[in-house]
Amino acid sequence: MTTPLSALSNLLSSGIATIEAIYAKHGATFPSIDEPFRPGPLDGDESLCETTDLVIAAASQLIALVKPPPRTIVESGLLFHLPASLQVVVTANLTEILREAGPQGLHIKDIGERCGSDPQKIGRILRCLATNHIFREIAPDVFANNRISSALDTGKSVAAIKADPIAKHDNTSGISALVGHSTDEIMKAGVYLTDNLMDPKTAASQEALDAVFSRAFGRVPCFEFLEKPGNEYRLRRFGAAMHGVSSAVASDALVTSFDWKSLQQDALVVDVGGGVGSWTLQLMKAYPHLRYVIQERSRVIPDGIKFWENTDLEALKSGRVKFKEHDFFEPQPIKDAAVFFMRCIIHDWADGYAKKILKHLRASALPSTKLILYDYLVPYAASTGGLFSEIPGSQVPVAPYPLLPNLGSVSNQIVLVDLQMMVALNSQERTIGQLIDLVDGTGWKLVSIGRSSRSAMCSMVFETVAI
Ligand SMILES: C[S@@+](CC[C@H](N)C(=O)[O-])C[C@H]1O[C@@H](n2cnc3c(N)ncnc32)[C@H](O)[C@@H]1O
Repeated sequence: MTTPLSALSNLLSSGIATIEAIYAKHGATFPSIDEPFRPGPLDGDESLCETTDLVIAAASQLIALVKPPPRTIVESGLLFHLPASLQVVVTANLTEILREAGPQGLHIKDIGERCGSDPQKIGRILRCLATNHIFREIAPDVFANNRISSALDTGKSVAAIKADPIAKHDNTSGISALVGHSTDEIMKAGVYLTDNLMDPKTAASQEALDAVFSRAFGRVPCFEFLEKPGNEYRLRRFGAAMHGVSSAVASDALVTSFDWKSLQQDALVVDVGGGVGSWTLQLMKAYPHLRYVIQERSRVIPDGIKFWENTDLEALKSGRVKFKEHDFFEPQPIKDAAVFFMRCIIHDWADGYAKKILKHLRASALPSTKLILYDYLVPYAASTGGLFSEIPGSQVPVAPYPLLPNLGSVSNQIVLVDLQMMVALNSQERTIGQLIDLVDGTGWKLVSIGRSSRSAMCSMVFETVAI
């Protein structure tokens, strides 16, 4: 039998050959890590995405296999310096400073001067990152952006950022905002994870007020903290980060996993807790024959109206898209919805609260009403052995030997966001088993799951059952 080492090596070589063949077929070359990041025409290629995942899984498993375990575990314990360094990068505008310096890079004494910090210390931070393939040290003490660091670029000039720092992340990809949010308030809270889990008063709590976040920031839930005077920059950055996540995540699992076309002309889709409506916009573009109501808290609605005025004013004017104030912990006023849709809502709430939201929707549902949740579905690191196979879409392709069933680090984004939710809100992303347990007794039944290799998010479709 092939050893794990050579099986991983085979996966790598066949995967790399496939990737190069796909690029060659399109007359393109694989992007250099030294060039700035730009979305490419092949980014959405299904077969490229699938092969890339296998290569990532094989490469990281190979490292886990060959690296001496004491080195792996000791380095893992030190890895918090990476996000701490990234926070410096984002706060000191280092990506933008190096973009303005151009491909010849900048010496640390100039970087220090331009960002207003100590050149030697900034240099050590950049070297740590360059050693991890984020930035390049192109000559001793001279750094430049590379493909990975440039993904943090807001695209704005340093002068413009300094002139209006609070607006730094407005109208950007949101990646820098997301990294800023994760490495600032969430990382600062995350160091209290053990304290929270080992304290009997907080260990099993489902309250946002008892989340790890509260321990760090003085018994205040994350969202309330962000809305406090003095946190205006953080709040605006959080908004930009969430919008960025929406635009970065491929929406095809949402758009294709349910037969939206089968809904009658003018059928009503309710985007519950829809934010400014960025996901309704995706649906609206694909299915303009439907009507949409975005339900939100009152303070979000003016931003939502501004968003639609800039993106699809006609939809607002014609009434095809409407905003309605609604608290999803109160009874649902809309009784004729074809679909209740929620993206990234249920993951904000621990089971007790999530069940309340689901029950209110069920109480106002017609027998034909569908509930669609668009969220991460946490893949088990173990094989499910055919469990849940009666639900279409529940089975993921079997990972080739000797890869982990969830392809290991390919699933990092999901398991890390799951912990992010625990730290911030005492909430969670869910496995299929946890999702089935969650809806038990709410009057909803999971009937199918839509996936796409281009996005880690899934579309989970529920139908009504007798309560
Ligand atoms: C993570 S965001 C998701 C927004 C949107 N669904 C999206 O995917 O872009 C959670 C949203 O829930 C809204 N929200 C929080 N509590 C709410 C409540 N009790 N009733 C209605 N909306 C609420 C927030 O205002 C926020 O816009």
